[in-house]
Amino acid sequence: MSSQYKKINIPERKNIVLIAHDNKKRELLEWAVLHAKELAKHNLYATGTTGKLLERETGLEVTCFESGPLGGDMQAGAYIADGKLDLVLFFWDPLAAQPHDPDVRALLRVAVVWNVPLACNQSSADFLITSPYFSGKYIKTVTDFTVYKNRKSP
Ligand SMILES: O=C(CO)COP(=O)(O)O
Repeated sequence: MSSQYKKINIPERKNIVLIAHDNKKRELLEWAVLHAKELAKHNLYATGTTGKLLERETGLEVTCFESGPLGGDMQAGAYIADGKLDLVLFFWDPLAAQPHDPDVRALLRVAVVWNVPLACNQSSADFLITSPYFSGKYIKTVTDFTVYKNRKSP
């Protein structure tokens, strides 16, 4: 691959954020309970309410951001921009309007910018968690934004 890209080493123990909108929380919680043993091998983050429920139902330790509508999605997005999150599990609700829809879209967008694995529903989460990369090392390719950052501004 050309020098427009660079490699980032993702370690075995990953920083994972879990988020679910209200109508999807039960689905994410049941999924997390089922996969608690695997999730325990990683550092877990979550938006406020999702995180509290995850801790209660799985017994796993979770670092909680603010609740989503209060800025939690943006905090997760900032972590991604800083290279502090390796994987996003975000069960968002396609059938309910969210007051913080711009934040949700920003989070999804920045995850794509940094080529962060992103599961937005349970079957995608199943595919990710059963991948050898989930608990193994992975070398990620991201766009090298040096050219963009050094561009001449008009
Ligand atoms: O709204 C959310 C994500 O957009 C989730 O936030 P909570 O986990 O605080 O409910």
